[in-house]
Amino acid sequence: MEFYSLNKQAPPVSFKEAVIRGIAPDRGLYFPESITPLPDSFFDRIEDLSPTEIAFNAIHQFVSDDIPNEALKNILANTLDFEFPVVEIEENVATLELFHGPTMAFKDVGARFMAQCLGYFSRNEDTQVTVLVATSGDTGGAVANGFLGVEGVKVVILYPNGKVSDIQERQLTTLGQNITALKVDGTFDDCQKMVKTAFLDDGILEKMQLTSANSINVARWLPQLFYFLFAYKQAKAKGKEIVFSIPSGNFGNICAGMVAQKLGMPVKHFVAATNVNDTVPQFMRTNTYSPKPSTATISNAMDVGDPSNFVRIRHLYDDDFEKLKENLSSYSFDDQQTRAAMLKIFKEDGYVADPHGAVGYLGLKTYLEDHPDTYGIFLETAHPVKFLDVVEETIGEQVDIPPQIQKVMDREKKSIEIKNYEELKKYLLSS
Ligand SMILES: N[C@@H](CCOP(=O)(O)O)C(=O)O
Repeated sequence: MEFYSLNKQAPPVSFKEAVIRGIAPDRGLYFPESITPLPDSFFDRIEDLSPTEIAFNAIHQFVSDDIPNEALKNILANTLDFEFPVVEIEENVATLELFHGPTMAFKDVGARFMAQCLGYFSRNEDTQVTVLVATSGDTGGAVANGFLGVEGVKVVILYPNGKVSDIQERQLTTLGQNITALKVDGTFDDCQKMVKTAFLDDGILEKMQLTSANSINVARWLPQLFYFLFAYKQAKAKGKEIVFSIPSGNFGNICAGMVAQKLGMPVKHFVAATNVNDTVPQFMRTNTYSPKPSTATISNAMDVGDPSNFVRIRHLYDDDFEKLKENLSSYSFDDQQTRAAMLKIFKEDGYVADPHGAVGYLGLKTYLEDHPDTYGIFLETAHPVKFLDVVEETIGEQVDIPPQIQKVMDREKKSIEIKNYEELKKYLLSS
């Protein structure tokens, strides 16, 4: 399997090279040359398969022979050693909980998978890889955790000062070892732009091997399709058509769900639910893609004004917007609506949703108004404890702190402040 650049100005590469490069030399995102549907028998007997078996069947065609089958199965077993339950909270409304991993966010899946792939590729080599990553909240912690102590890999995380939650900041600034956090005077989009600029900077590239652990990297992006299959396995017995509502920021998660659909998973429709950073809902209304500076919200991991992966979604639909609209609806909600939804879900359903999950819930309910005969699943992308102040203040109850989070509460936060790209470059070249 080869991966080509969506900018079409760079040569195709293997899975291994796409993972090591992160982004193509022409600044395009890598995309698989083909997506071959899995046989019907896979979906007919999916309930008999373990998470590792499901994931292996799904990812094998993309990894090809770059990682031998047994090693790939080991990587998958280590990646997926926690639960992905679908919890029904109302009739025909369920949530897929993606927060049972070490950093309590969906990013754990992609980060752990990618860290192990990179570890495998660099196992016999002396060269050092620098993983550069931008975060609006959850990616940073998951990448720090997934890559901690991986031989030959140094991780540099850029995050926007004052725009991530306290627990998110602790998760990405307290681990030390091969992980460094850079606190950026700006927004997530500024961080993402700096990362992408570094990938084109010959002055940096001639000194170090850089890669990205954002969902622009295929090894971070593609494994996110696994849990859509796990959800399908659990909801299949309902005998209804399934709609997924995905709280969306950088749009890698929903795009991975669409790859699962291309693999043959039956899905009636996708909903991309955003906060007021509504570049995609606006695009769906106007057919015009106008990125804008991001606005800070209580669902901060989705504070993205120029989502990297939307280009992959457009490509999946050959830029045919009418075809895309048949499969995707997109709605945006402000903080007031988000808080009202959190309170309603708590009072009426007895369920504590985090702000991102609440946005997903709102998107789902909007779609279900006109499509009541479907089974709706919204993704709970992170545990409510990661947004402790907002959640406790909104529902008026205390949230217990799980052991994974307790671990980082007393550690000292350490980060380096940077203001612009020049300071990032200076740091990279001096470290
Ligand atoms: N929501 C993200 C932003 C980066 O997204 P990614 O999936 O491309 O890493 C975050 O929490 O950092």
